[in-house]
Amino acid sequence: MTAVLQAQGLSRHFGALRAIDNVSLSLAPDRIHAVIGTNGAGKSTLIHLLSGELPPTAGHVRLHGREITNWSQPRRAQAGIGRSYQRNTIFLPLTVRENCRLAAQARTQRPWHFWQSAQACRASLDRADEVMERAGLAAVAGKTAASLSHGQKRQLEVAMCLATSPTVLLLDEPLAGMGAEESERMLELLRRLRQGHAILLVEHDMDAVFAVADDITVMVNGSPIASGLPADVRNNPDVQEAYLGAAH
Ligand SMILES: Nc1ncnc2c1ncn2[C@@H]1O[C@H](COP(=O)(O)OP(=O)(O)OP(=O)(O)O)[C@@H](O)[C@H]1O
Repeated sequence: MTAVLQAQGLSRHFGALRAIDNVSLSLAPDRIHAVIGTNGAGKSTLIHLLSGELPPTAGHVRLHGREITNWSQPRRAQAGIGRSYQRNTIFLPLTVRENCRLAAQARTQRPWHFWQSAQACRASLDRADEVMERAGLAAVAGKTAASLSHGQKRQLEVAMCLATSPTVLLLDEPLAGMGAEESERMLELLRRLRQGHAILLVEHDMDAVFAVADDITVMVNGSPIASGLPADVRNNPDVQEAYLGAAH
């Protein structure tokens, strides 16, 4: 299967620390590839390298086979690589719809010209409505982001990411801090988003990962120790010792 996004021999060193060391992985269409690992394993750094927020020390990133290793983060976003953050990036005083509309506008080449074109504005609003519906936020469209629950804020972050019409979604711990009900809602959203996207999911919640992932890579100290289908990863002795064993 053709990879949508591919990392090959990717490394990122901070001085003597090899935060990411020779990592190769692929994101395929309509699949969720989860990356798990203990604290400091390099998961967030990997996302930064794929989204273009950090340059690699070595290795390549390709989008639909095209070399994009030297592309900036905005250029990658324009090309369809969307990401959500561990921290909140939403504008709290604005409504859910306004947040989504701003995110949709950010995808256009000259967002500061949007007011000159009623059509562009209409398109952003339509896109906002579409992603709110998709993310299960239509009922709270007119509420300020500040008034949302923690889980709804995380849903809004995913909706804002979707508003940029990405083909790749890089999701950094979308379930962090959620209760059981909120987690289940987010998992449902992730299952719906699988269709039409290539998804990288960094997540600490192992039950959630095994509930939604099609492929799993396990990282330890910057390097993958196992990668494959969930059942194979679960039964891998190295994984059980290095990660699952430690968690249970
Ligand atoms: N800008 C930086 N400068 C120096 N060291 C860094 C930098 N960013 C990350 N590191 C180090 O790189 C290693 C990997 O960090 P990273 O945040 O990618 O891990 P992680 O797997 O996402 O951890 P967590 O699960 O705790 O979020 C850690 O040892 C971290 O301290």
